[in-house]
Amino acid sequence: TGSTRPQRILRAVQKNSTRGSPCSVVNAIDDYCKHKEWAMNVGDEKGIIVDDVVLELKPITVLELGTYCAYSTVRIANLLPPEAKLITLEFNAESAAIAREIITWAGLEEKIQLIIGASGDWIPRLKEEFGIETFDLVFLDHWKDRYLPDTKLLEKCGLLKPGAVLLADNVICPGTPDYLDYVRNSPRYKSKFYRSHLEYTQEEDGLEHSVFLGMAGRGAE
Ligand SMILES: O=C(NC/C=C/[C@H]1O[C@@H](n2ccc(=O)cc2)[C@H](O)[C@@H]1O)c1cc([N+](=O)[O-])cc(O)c1O
Ligand SMILES: [Mg+2]
Repeated sequence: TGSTRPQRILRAVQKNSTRGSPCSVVNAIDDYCKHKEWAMNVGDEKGIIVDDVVLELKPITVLELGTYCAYSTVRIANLLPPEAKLITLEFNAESAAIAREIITWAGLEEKIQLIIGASGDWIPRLKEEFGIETFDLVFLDHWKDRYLPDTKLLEKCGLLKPGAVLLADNVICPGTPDYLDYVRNSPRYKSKFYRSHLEYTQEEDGLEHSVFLGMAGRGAE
């Protein structure tokens, strides 16, 4: 019974990063996944685009769908204003346990609420159970066939206000065609594509940045 990939990533973090230093945690994971073992983190190349979006938007409430090993969780939370909060949903209990360790190692447990469960079950409960009004930023990086249904669910639950940003990973590889079609053609969104590469590879990939304009689709004229 060998170790799992998330366990090996945690070990690399504990070995090659400094407690309380989110940057060193991010660098340790990138080094491990670049030189030792690929893993589905958003990675350093797309990560710079994520950083720029966060620094520009200065979101106060962030939702991440798909924690995995908390690479993007730590990367994003590290750049948030002091009073900001990030909620991250993880379906797999083993990944969540590793993610929790990495979040704590990075010293970001105050900013991050990790919830174990399915996005479809939890999104309708966030207002009630966590006193969330709306999200300023949603980072989609979970199962690719859930991006579209979860976006529609966020709309239906009134969790997006005009100006909210959806930032979606992997819109080219593995690809999220139904989601892309929706955000690029719906009057409810102003969408743009940030071309990049699949983490730690030369494969084409990119992030879709979609600004919610409101349900009437009028939003900012
Ligand atoms: O498949 C990919 N991501 C799926 C991620 C899924 C993660 O989201 C969680 N979740 C959390 C909540 C849910 O409701 C459902 C799942 C799952 O438990 C898992 O931890 C992927 C694949 C490649 N790739 O090159 O093949 C590259 C990437 O960057 C990727 O993100
Ligand atoms: Mg991804």
